[in-house]
Amino acid sequence: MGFHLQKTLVLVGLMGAGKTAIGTILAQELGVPFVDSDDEIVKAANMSIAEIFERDGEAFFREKETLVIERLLTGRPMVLSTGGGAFMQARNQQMIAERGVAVWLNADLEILWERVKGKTTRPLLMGKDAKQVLAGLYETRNPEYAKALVHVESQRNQSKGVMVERVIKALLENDASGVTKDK
Ligand SMILES: Nc1ncnc2c1ncn2[C@@H]1O[C@H](COP(=O)(O)OP(=O)(O)OP(=O)(O)O)[C@@H](O)[C@H]1O
Ligand SMILES: O=C(O)C1=C[C@@H](O)[C@@H](O)[C@H](O)C1
Ligand SMILES: [Mg+2]
Repeated sequence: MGFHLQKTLVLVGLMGAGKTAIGTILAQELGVPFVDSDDEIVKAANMSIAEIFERDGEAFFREKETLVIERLLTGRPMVLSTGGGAFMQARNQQMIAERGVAVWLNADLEILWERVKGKTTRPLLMGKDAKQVLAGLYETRNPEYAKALVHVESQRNQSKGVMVERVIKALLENDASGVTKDK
């Protein structure tokens, strides 16, 4: 069964929400390319995100992130997974709303923590109080993510495949998503 996308689907949400993991499968199911803005920055800089934060600082990373998202939104429709902080910037939100469709992958704090704890790839969660930091981001960022057009919440013990099916269902149910199923 084929699908048609009018605009790029931009996955937003906190670290561990599944933007990369779900986005990869979603793109395969929809038959469009998948790009992850974090990966694009890493490739261009030839450094890990942790190294970029360490050497050049978060503000530098955010500038690159905006440029990558801007570039990718001008191409043909795809699934674009963003870094967890990308949707916090008004400029990025505006660009995404104008040229793409924002999809918020949400999950409760405990699920997110289970997925990200012990990993060393996310510089914002590298301190001893990582769970408190994540809880703080959960409080401050959720009102911003909630501005996305489409919302899908992860359920505990649900496979990635089922989550992808739920995302597709939510997109098809929302005419403004620009996603349709071929007849
Ligand atoms: N629905 C799901 N069911 C089971 N595991 C999941 C699900 N979604 C994500 N995961 C797992 O959780 C981990 C974190 O997910 P992922 O890296 O996709 O998050 P992210 O939203 O891209 O985070 P970041 O903002 O840091 O890039 C991965 O190991 C992934 O396989
Ligand atoms: O939530 C965030 O601010 C971040 C999430 C990751 O995807 C990376 O973009 C980086 O680690 C920052
Ligand atoms: Mg990711």
